[in-house]
Amino acid sequence: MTLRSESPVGASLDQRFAEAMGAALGPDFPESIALAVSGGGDSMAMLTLAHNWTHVWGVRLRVVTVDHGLRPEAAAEAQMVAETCAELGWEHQTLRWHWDGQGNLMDAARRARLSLIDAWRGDTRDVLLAHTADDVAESFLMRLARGAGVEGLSAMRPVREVHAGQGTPMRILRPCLDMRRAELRHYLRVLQGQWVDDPSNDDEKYERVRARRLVARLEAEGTLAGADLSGAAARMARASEALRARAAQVWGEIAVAPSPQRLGELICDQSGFQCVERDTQLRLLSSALRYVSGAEYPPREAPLEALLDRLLGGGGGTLHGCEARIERGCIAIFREFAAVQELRVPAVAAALWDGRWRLARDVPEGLILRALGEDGWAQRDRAAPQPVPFHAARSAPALFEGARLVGCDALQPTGELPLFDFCLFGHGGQDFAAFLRYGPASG
Ligand SMILES: Nc1ncnc2c1ncn2[C@@H]1O[C@H](COP(=O)(O)OP(=O)(O)OP(=O)(O)O)[C@@H](O)[C@H]1O
Repeated sequence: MTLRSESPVGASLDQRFAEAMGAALGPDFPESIALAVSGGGDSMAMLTLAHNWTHVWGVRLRVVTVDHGLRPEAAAEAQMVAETCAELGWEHQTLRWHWDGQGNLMDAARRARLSLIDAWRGDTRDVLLAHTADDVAESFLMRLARGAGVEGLSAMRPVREVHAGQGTPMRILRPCLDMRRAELRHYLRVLQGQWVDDPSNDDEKYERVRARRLVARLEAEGTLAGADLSGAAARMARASEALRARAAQVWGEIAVAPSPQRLGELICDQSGFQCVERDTQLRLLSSALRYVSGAEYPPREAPLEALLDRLLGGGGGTLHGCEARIERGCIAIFREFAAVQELRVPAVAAALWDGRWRLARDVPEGLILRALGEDGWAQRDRAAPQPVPFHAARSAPALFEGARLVGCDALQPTGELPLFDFCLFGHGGQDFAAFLRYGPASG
């Protein structure tokens, strides 16, 4: 069954959707793509658009709904999506999540959604989300209110690769990014499609809802067109990309190659860094902090500027779970001890510590993985040369049997087999070019 709309709006949305998919996928269409559909208007419209599009391209749709277990109606909404999929002839799966009460609920729900979908998708690489131009405009206003810079104000990207697990990376596609929410609702109405309005979309306790109302008011007054904000965000994304390219070039010139004992840190030439224009310095510092901490988001602008000023003045400081300081003519950025001090992981095969260090060797049972710390440092072989200074070594991963230090790469002589691999699942590749490729916060 193909759902047809004679409405000019609907027709042009089908065309825009096909163009967005063509641009994202290139010439090689996959056998299947996944769609994250909540049952809300945006994602139900995306489902309909994708359904119509597959009739031309023969791609199989796999639809997933996450029931966060937060609202009693969520099960019925997932059922509505399942029924629509059954009518259209597509596979549908509901995944369930239970909040452990940790962290910010909205943020935890979004992260959980992505990791559940990643675990569910199997060999399907591409996952479609129904973010719209309105979402971009709202995010722009919210970030502006927080004093974000070029990176933070950048629009979400239509294609983003996510290294969330150990399998093939998932690709998030956002084919509705240039569509307005009202257009999508109109499209569904014309086609008599179903959707449910989540009551939290009207709850002003959420910043996004307040931003949405503000955009609507400014649009109604004629002060602003919502598209202007998403256009500005798109221009910021282009500026950010130019800055990234410049930062990558500069990094290639000033980076100091890491010794095997200092993997996971970033070190560059201080005088080379000082000669670079400030925007590039900020971009380099921001990307470096994300690389070293593994943080999903870049640091905020104001503390970033303050840290840069301290570094340029010859001092250092901590930010975003990292410490930056001057070391013999270099700037070193390494993990802040306080950020990893409490992390303890049983040293089983391939155990992951701090989301980035993976145990690379088989070790006897009963050992614990944790930061070297002051007590571990005190157990080093004092006669051996110390390749890593104490301030950086103490946050490095180490193996302990009770209180006894068993091994730590930061204390190993060069040439010895490392105990740990440095991996950046989640947030980029393993080389400096990849860390510079980190996208904007919204990406
Ligand atoms: N519970 C969910 N299950 C599956 N996918 C979801 C879920 N919640 C959100 N998504 C996906 O993530 C996108 C962005 O999420 P967001 O919460 O911003 O949605 P929204 O603006 O309310 O959109 P919608 O109207 O489709 O719910 C959605 O459009 C949808 O593709």
